[in-house]
Amino acid sequence: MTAATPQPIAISRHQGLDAIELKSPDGARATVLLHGAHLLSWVPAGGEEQLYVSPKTAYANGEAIRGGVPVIFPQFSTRGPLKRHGFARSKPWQLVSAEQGADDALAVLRLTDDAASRMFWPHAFELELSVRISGRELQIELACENKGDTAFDFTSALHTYLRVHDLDSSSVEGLSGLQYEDSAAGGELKRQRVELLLPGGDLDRIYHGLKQDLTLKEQLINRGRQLLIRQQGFEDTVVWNPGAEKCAQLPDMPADGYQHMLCIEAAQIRQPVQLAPGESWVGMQTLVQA
Ligand SMILES: O=P(O)(O)OC[C@H]1O[C@@H](O)[C@H](O)[C@@H](O)[C@@H]1O
Repeated sequence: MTAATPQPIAISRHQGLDAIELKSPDGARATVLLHGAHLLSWVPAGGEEQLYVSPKTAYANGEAIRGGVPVIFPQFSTRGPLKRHGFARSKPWQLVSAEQGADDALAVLRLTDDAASRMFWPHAFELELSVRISGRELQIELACENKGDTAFDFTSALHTYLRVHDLDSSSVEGLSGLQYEDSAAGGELKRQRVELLLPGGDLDRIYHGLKQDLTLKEQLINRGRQLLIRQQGFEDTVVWNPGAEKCAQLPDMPADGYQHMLCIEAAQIRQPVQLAPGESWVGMQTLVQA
């Protein structure tokens, strides 16, 4: 067998659920659950954990996980008749493939409609989530194909919970000049005037038309941290942190959990994706530890 032959990765168990433990030859690691195609952990080569997962989250079929990267489909938030953030994040997905390559590791998972999904959302669809890690980079790709004979539309997000050591020493660069919908202020439309977003308090914004990569920066006592965030296919970016008061009301978050996370979500919300029969859509979020 040559070094270039991809090595299959078997399903293991994590928190009582089926999981894929990705490891690339350079030492990068990630854990993906079949439940929700949920990316739970990403450790870049030579780095530390980049995702936040609440120590109080449930790990159970039918329930959403608080942290990691929930896949939001076919409805973002309460913008439609379905339960909040749709059903994809709380359903079991199928494993298509998982393997370690010569310089990366890749898992592909699939969700298709079934009798239960058609009761709420009467459409034939195929969703595929691909998670690829290599060195200091993570790529998450979500693809949707209309497998039916009528058109449908959907909203979606990769609801990435980034881990921060301390929210108060974090900032986000790259949003300057963009218009955003301030969901924490009843959906009022505003414009980002300042260069750096200093997340603090109750923050729930949908930015539109990102023009450059974002950088999450953290000034720690003895070093700085930078994480580059790129999106393709998705036209919106959600920045969310519940702040102290709302966090205290979330039963699956510790009271101080908001200080250790910031969601930066690659999303498609304002303009739902419309797919005619046979059409496909692809969106991607890439994270690179600088
Ligand atoms: O508690 P949930 O359903 O996981 O949602 C968390 C948050 O998700 C964000 O994407 C929304 O903008 C917030 O409004 C919402 O509160």
